[in-house]
Amino acid sequence: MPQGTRPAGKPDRRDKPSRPKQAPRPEILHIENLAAGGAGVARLADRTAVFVPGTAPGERVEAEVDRNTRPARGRLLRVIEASPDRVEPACLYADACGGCDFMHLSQHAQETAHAEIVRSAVAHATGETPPAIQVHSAPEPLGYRTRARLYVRGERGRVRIGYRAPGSHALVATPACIVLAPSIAGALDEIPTVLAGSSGEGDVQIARGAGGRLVVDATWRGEIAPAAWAALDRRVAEGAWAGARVRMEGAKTPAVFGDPRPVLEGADGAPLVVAAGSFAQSSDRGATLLARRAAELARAEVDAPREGADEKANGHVLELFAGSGTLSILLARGAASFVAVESDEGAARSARENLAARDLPGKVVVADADAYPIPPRVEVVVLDPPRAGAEGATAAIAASRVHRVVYVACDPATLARDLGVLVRAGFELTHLETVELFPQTSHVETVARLVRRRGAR
Ligand SMILES: C[S@@+](CC[C@H](N)C(=O)[O-])C[C@H]1O[C@@H](n2cnc3c(N)ncnc32)[C@H](O)[C@@H]1O
Repeated sequence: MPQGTRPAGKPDRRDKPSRPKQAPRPEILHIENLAAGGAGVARLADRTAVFVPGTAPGERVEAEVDRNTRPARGRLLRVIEASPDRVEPACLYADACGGCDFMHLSQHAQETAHAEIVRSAVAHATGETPPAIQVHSAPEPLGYRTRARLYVRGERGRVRIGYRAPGSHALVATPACIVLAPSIAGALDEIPTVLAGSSGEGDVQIARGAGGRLVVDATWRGEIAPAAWAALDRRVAEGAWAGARVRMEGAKTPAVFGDPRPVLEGADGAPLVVAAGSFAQSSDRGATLLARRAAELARAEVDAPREGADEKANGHVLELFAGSGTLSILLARGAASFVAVESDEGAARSARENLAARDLPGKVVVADADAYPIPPRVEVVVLDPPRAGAEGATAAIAASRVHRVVYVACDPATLARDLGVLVRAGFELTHLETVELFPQTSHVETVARLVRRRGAR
């Protein structure tokens, strides 16, 4: 058929008149629940769902509703009837910054909302009622972040630091941030001082490195002033910072000062080295809790672990998406054999270093975990994929003879999708736990344990 023609009578989407834009207008809404992503959900008279950030279930609010977006969005104008779960945000910058989108909720309400988001996603995707969710509270609800990504801008010689405003590139300058651990919070003062005179913008990751001192990993678009390079060098040479790495836009290799690798406190209490620029959990104590739960659930006996039981009885363990080994250092300890798979070479190198520092046996393979063939002797797979989930790995597990799976996830939607595949392949979801790794935010970490049903392979 020649381009541009179509069979007579068949409607062409281009013929459809586009719906006229409606000006946003105020509406009184009743918030029913909190959606993944943190916004409260209300329904308009015609049942259209509206997502209103900054609200709580049960509240009556006035919001400016924009029906032109999909889904419709509401901007909170005022709370008419507040939920008893509403609290005064502990941070002055909470509204403008948006990074802590659950700070208006009590800790209990945050935990309940997280668990409900996970429960409903998993129930929907698996078609089954999930087991009761065990909630692990945050070890520290504030001051917990031992690693953070900040946004820095230099204009007319003045350098400001903070976070990106929600859904935009605008800088929300935050001279203080109460979710940062005291050990890294000083970076909010120090980085603008060091970079003074620079122009442009950068994403800057901060963490603790060797000796508990600050490490800074920056990507910069623009110019860094000569005095700023000298100040960076001096900070590291004088030992105030353990290291820094700066990647200028377009440069092939970064400038490196000292040792820019973050050094976290591992789940066994010993230092855990992370490759600069590689994934690291946001809080040491949260990561410890997570690693302990994952290792506990990976054991053959979970509900009735015997005192002094043979750890090697945990069998042959495969860990996928292993990063620098946050979980590996506990998983390898209890395994007859241990293989970890990670695609980031730097992270894999750190994972090897972390295992070797503990005299733990195990192999770390640099490979795509979503295409990794599961060796036939593997009995347990532990996976902790990025937000996109693990479609390939899930399909491989479903087709394997693996007995049990521990799935660690930071995205309830992709977790639920993958659990649905495993349940349909004959696995039973025996444990579902939320770990409060990101208190004050709508983000939640989940750990799920699945066991292959008898006779399902
Ligand atoms: C959520 S992190 C978890 C890392 C580790 N469990 C931890 O707690 O530090 C996911 C990891 O998967 C790695 N990754 C992403 N895609 C991958 C792939 N296709 N194959 C293997 N690893 C991958 C990332 O580099 C990252 O280290």
